[in-house]
Amino acid sequence: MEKVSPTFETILGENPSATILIHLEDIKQEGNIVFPYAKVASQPVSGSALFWFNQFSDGGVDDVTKHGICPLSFGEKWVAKKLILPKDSFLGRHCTLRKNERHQFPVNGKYFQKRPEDAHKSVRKSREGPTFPKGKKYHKYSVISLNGMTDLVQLEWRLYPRLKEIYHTNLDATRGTFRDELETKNRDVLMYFQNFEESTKKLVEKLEDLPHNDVKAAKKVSLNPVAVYKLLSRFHLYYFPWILDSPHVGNNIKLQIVSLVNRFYSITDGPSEVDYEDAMFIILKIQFVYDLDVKDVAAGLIDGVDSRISLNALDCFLIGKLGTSKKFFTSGIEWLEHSLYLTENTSDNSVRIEEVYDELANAEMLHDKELPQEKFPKYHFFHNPLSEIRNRDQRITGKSMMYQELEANITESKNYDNMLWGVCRGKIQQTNEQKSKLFCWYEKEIHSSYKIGPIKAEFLSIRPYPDIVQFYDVLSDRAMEDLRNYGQENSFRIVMSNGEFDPLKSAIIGSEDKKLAYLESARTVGSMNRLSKLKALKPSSRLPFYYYAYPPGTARGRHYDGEIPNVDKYVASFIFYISDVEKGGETVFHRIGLKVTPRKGSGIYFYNFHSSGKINPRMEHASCPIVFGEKWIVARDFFESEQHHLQCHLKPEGIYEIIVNGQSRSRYQ
Ligand SMILES: O=C(O)CCC(=O)C(=O)O
Ligand SMILES: [Fe+2]
Repeated sequence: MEKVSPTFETILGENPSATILIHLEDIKQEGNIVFPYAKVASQPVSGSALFWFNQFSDGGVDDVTKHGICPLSFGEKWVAKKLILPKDSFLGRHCTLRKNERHQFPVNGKYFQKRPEDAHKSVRKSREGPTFPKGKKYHKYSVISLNGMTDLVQLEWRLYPRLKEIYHTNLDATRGTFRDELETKNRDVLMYFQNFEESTKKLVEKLEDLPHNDVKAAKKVSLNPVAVYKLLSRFHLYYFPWILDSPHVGNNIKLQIVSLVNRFYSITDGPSEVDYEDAMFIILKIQFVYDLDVKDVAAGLIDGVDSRISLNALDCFLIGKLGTSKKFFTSGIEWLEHSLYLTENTSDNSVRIEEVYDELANAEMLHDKELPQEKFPKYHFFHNPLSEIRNRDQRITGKSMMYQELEANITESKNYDNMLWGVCRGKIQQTNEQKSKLFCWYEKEIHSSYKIGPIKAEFLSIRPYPDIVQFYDVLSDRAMEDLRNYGQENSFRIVMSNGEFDPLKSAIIGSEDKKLAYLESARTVGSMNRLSKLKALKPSSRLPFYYYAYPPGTARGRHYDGEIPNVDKYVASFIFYISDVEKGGETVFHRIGLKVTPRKGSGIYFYNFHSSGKINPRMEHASCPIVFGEKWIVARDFFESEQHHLQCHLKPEGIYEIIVNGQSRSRYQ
């Protein structure tokens, strides 16, 4: 008999609802029927039968039913098979099933309860519901929408006390074994309460009196990446299964919960599966980029700031599993190991130990299989196959390697991502000598519409000529509020991703200012022009004015503002910070070791090119991930082709220099 690779059951091109297979022969060792996705095999025992459903309740094919037969070295194997087609409609329970639900087997007439701790597995990837929106729209409760998480926090604050009331009222009205049964059926509701309370008690004053009408309080929670992850995980682990598994016949608590939730919330508003993954990846990304100990992050300490929420073994397990599934082995395995640590050494039993062991073993195997042959594989990988080194201390992650390599020769290093993270982490800085040359002054020749009088300016880098300046307090609070409101009303999602899971090349959101726009911008641009002391630097009418809002965990990868292929060049850039950031989110010019703290009301200005048209490599920049809080910027670039007047003052290889009160500083130094 030929070896058969696993396939789905089909008959005349149709996919049967269920299969009954009877073994007509005893065969030892060989000829097993194997379901590799379900990880089960059945040995042919004469007279025994197998029964399985091939489809979900909505007719979709269940991947887990792919199967095949192991080859026989000699002899024959006989089976009898009955395929049940959808038209046979033998499924009496059909009317009680929701879309995409897996059929269950009754045992002696009873259906098994799902283990609450397995709830994380019950929401399938292809479940009905929102898919991750691409392009210009995002759904209401997207993890990187501007207000989505704040709204979701408020929604949960409204739901929680009502859910508690439903639970206790129903339980108090029930007696004896009925009460026990009700309690057992709703263990997950109790776990939900515990999860919510644990992750909320330190964020609000009183759990009994949640400030659900206080947008500011909810916003604060939504700017905490751990709170956001926990919030999304509760929707994923509890609310979604409750809604999708409905109706809960005979279970008054769930019936009332689902009816209440459906009144306030529609599952199509998100958060989607991708949002949930984003929320996990955000934590992993912050931990990786800032080189934090998983143990600290899980205990609620993020780069010296208290997140006020701890992560349990299941959280660490899921974050680690996501990381390794995206081939981010170094951090992923760290998270899995911490999950194992919690499971083994504490009373935390939120995930089963065998499951963690399995996942770790899988991840290590996959790592070794995928490990590139290069001498210094990228930061996703350890340097050596893990099967060779069991001792964690000897694994040497990309992180530790990076400092060895960079310390060897910072200026010559071509590993710019490493350099960038080194600057975000504060491990790489300008030298003391470079810093000692920096200075600040008051720009006097300014007649900005926003501010009259001298403006404080500071060079952030002088090497050998001044190339980045920060102007302080150039926008009034009122102007910034208007800009933020405008950005907010007109925002859409921009995903800046190259499809890889590079931690610094992923999403931010933003908006493009088109019209109003220009009025607001014109004044700001006017102020930029004066500030740059090139009074005639012309803002382009062809270019929009960009707003970017970065929620926690988002970042911007390395780039030059410079070129739009075949069109033009942005000779200079102005970035205004229109919010402070609680933690993280600095603008980094990694090649010169510079990290700029976003200060509300200030702006930075720099030229991207030399006058010869060559890009100035020192001006490559990025944004570190936001850790806590939110970062808002308004950016504006200037087209080179519209600045003819500049050309005649410059030699072909000249530099565009930022001058101080009308005078060149490099000439006088
Ligand atoms: O957000 C930042 O700090 C940098 C933004 C930036 O580089 C840009 O808008 O081009
Ligand atoms: Fe930029």
